Amino acid sequence: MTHALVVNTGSSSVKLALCDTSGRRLWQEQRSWGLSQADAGGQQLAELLEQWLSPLLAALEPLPQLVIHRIVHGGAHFSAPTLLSPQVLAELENLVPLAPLHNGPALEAINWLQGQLESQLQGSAIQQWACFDTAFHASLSEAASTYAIPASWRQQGLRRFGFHGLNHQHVGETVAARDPDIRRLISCQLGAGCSLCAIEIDPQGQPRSVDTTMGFTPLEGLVMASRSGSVDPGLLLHLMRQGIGVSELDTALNRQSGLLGLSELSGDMRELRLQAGEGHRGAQLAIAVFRHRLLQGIGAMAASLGGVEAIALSGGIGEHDDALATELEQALAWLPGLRWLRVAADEEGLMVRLIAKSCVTSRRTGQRLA
Ligand SMILES: Nc1ncnc2c1ncn2[C@@H]1O[C@H](COP(=O)(O)OP(=O)(O)O)[C@@H](O)[C@H]1O
Ligand SMILES: CC(=O)OP(=O)(O)O
Ligand SMILES: [Mg+2]
Repeated sequence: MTHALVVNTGSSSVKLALCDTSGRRLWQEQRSWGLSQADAGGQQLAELLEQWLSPLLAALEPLPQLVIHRIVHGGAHFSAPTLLSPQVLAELENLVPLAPLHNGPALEAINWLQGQLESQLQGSAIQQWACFDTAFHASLSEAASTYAIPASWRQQGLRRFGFHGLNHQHVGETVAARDPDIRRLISCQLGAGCSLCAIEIDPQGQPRSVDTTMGFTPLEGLVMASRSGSVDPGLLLHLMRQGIGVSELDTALNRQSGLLGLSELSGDMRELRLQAGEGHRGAQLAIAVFRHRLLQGIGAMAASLGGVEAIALSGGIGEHDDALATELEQALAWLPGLRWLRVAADEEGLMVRLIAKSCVTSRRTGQRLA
């Protein structure tokens, strides 16, 4: 493997990077889409890929034969980087309803790229790989991954998976390299989707997920751009008794809630900060609920770790919202000796390193890679 095209299809942005085997970026670009485009008429992914990626690919010399995709939900089967085959793609198709803002668009990008690259690289083998957001959380204990629901449901595989694992792992590795004394870390991934991860770092600097706020789907936990985060299941029962349909419920909780639903204005924290400053009640409420839930979650993660030495902020809000960082530091001043760090999200770099490691392992076991 010399270099790889990395595709990160998030709920509000698509990030592309051309990386070498160490994960170093040779080139990168990103575009907003989906949720963030909802007010502007909702650009479809197919249209974005056609307008943006087609000319980019045409200009790349040589064209990469290795493409790595971030897949948010790997379900119970996929906990290691996986070469995409028709059989794997069929299995991933079944997971689309469990991550409706992510898995479907990622599969669309995979199919689109397969077609494009095959026509441009006639006869050459193209490999597309998937790395999973769920994989890092495979280390969750039984207590942390189990819902208190009937045995027959648990036997069907209804459990907590956790997401954003690629970035939480990257944050854990980065913090371990920066400060080898940190053993207990809370990683705050605050972008369009938001989640926390309680991370233990071993003496060799390896991070391990101990707890996390997302669960069976990326809807549980914190308030997000357009996702509700956790709500009382009794509230959903109440709505169902009133006759709400599945797809209406899905749309409301995934696309019309969170910062957007609270503010009735926007799911973008930049806009909300601006409008809250001008006295917009909805924007003020959205920020207050977001912050309240975040503090609650940080408390829960600290309890799962039995103490915490550092909190790392990552993702668009985590990296750039200075007001939030200040508010959190003030609100958690009672936690002694806490270190605050900001870590730039880098799912793409981590994915390349994971695949490079897989290449070495596969060569040992006789499999050939690009
Ligand atoms: N300067 C900023 N202040 C506050 N929020 C910001 C700032 N810059 C970006 N954001 C927030 O980050 C969000 C996007 O985060 P990002 O991590 O890039 O998204 P994704 O989850 O799609 O990867 C935006 O919706 C916006 O709310
Ligand atoms: C899992 C998830 O919510 O991802 P993103 O923040 O990229 O939407
Ligand atoms: Mg992201």
